[in-house]
Amino acid sequence: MEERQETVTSMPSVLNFAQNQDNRSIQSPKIVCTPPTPGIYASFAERQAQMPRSSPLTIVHGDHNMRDIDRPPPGDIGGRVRRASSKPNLSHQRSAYFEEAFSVKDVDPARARVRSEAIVMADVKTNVIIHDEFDFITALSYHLSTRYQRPISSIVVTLQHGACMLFGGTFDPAYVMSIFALPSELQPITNKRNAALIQKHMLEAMGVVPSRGFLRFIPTSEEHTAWNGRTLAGEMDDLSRGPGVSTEEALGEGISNRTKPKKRLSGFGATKSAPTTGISAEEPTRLEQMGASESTSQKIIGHQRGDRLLTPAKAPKRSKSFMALVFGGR
Ligand SMILES: O=C(O)c1cc2cc(O)c(O)cc2[nH]1
Repeated sequence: MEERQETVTSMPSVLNFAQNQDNRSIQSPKIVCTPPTPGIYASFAERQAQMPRSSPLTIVHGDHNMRDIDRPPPGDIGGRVRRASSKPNLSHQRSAYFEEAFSVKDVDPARARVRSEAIVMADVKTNVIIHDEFDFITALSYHLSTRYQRPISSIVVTLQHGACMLFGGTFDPAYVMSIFALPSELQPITNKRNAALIQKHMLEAMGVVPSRGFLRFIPTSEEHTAWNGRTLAGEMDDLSRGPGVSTEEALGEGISNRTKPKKRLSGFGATKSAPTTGISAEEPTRLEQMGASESTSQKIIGHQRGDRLLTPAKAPKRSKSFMALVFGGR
């Protein structure tokens, strides 16, 4: 089957919107996509995408009428009908109540700290080609670190760009983002605020309007997230048990670097992980090899080498290097 490659470099409708309130320039989105080839191999989604738009649109699946679409698809500007509510404040009151009722308040400061440093992960997929992917991913990491009030070493961002994406029936620039975090971080009111702020960030970073972005906030409990061979729940249990007894030891499955009295060493590059991965903590990262800006590469390499907190106010004092300790260097 012949593949048609089409590069869309300007999207007037998008670029009109890609203007920041303070008139800062916004990267013009570039998308590369293979539009559906009309013909017998077209999938259901492809055929659906080619259907002429009339309102209301009736989707016929097999012999059955599935449903009428009585509102515009994501990205359609205008025509969005808001339903008047007879009790405007009820849902707000209800979510505020649930947010309060189910918020996790740790009285134990050690547990509170673990929680405040739990990983927040964002998976981004977009049909836009992002040329400065390091800048983009770094900026998004810092944005999320502010939004979720945790060190940059607790943020994970993955980026898949130049993806073929049909978003609301068009191939115009768009993105989807899934954010995984503890349920306490993803309460309704927090999500409302973060949705607006994260989508504003995405508009500034890649020029895609909020109506062409879809966010999913995915609460992931302590039991369902793990790092370095241990769930967050496991780490919390270890804290409750006190120093010296880790989950693996309690289960009789000691991991070699876990046999000593436990001191919390969270952070992806923490030296505890070196024996398991077999990667030297002093090896240059890809960022260094790619010649990323010094500030960025230092920040990221800093935490690869075991510095947990990168925010200047919290950055721990660097300890003497191994070489300095062995050879008495200053
Ligand atoms: O064992 C730890 O230090 C540990 C496990 C774990 C799991 C998790 O999902 C986190 O976000 C942090 C974390 N630390």
